[in-house]
Amino acid sequence: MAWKWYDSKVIEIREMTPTVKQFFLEVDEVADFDFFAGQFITLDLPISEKRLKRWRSYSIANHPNGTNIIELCIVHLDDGAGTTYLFNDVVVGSDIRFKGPSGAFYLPEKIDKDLVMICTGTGVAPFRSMINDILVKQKAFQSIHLIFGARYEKDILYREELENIERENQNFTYDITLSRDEKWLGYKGYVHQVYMEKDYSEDTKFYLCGWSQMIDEAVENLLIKKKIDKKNIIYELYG
Ligand SMILES: Cc1cc2nc3c(=O)[nH]c(=O)nc-3n(C[C@H](O)[C@H](O)[C@H](O)COP(=O)(O)OP(=O)(O)OC[C@H]3O[C@@H](n4cnc5c(N)ncnc54)[C@H](O)[C@@H]3O)c2cc1C
Repeated sequence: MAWKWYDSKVIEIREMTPTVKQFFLEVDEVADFDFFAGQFITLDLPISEKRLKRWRSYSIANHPNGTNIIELCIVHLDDGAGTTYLFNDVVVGSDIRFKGPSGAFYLPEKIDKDLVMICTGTGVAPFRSMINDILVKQKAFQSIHLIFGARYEKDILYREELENIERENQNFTYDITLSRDEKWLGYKGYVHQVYMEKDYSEDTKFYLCGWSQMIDEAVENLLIKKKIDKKNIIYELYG
């Protein structure tokens, strides 16, 4: 899908956790903003005179649904210029210019392999889009194992929705692992131990999304320790 520049208006902002917000953008002059589930858009924020320094990319967290509404799921970084602008200055009614949809981080039309989706924090956004897209289009899939990592229970994103999906779909497994929550009864630690202890079929596709520390370690583990062919490791690097 070819990208282009669009104008949009923020129509809703929801607090998901103390540091993460959902931003809903309504795209001007478009009835149906189409994209592949997993793609991202790039916002042009008024935070610098220099064009390239103003651009911040965000995965589209909703699935393509025939509307002109885009949902983003964004974590605020204390020292981050873009997210501080989004969290402090953007309100319902603000105008946001963006380009997109962009990126090649999406699933093939026919899903004929087991999928493992590994993410931390807002890295869950493209997977939430992909999973809902599969379910809404009633696409056949073999198995999906979603592994979500965060620090504390309060940081879990889209938990209720994903737990419901797990309850209703026996070939979808959802594991949460928390690195700092002493009281958590599930997996404790980073995402890596979760996929490392599982046995997956030989041609399983591993999709990773998040920041470089997690992605670098996961790619190394999958390639070297788990001997996964590199063509089966696909990732979206946030920075
Ligand atoms: C394709 C793509 C999709 C993205 N999708 C999302 C998304 O859906 N949600 C989202 O919240 N972000 C997403 N990001 C990250 C986003 O583009 C910005 O980098 C992020 O919001 C920080 O912008 P900032 O201007 O606040 O920080 P900046 O002023 O740009 O500085 C941030 C600095 O901190 C580093 N950094 C940023 N985030 C983290 C982190 N969590 N942990 C450790 N270091 C970090 C960056 O590498 C950079 O050095 C995506 C990035 C890409 C490339």
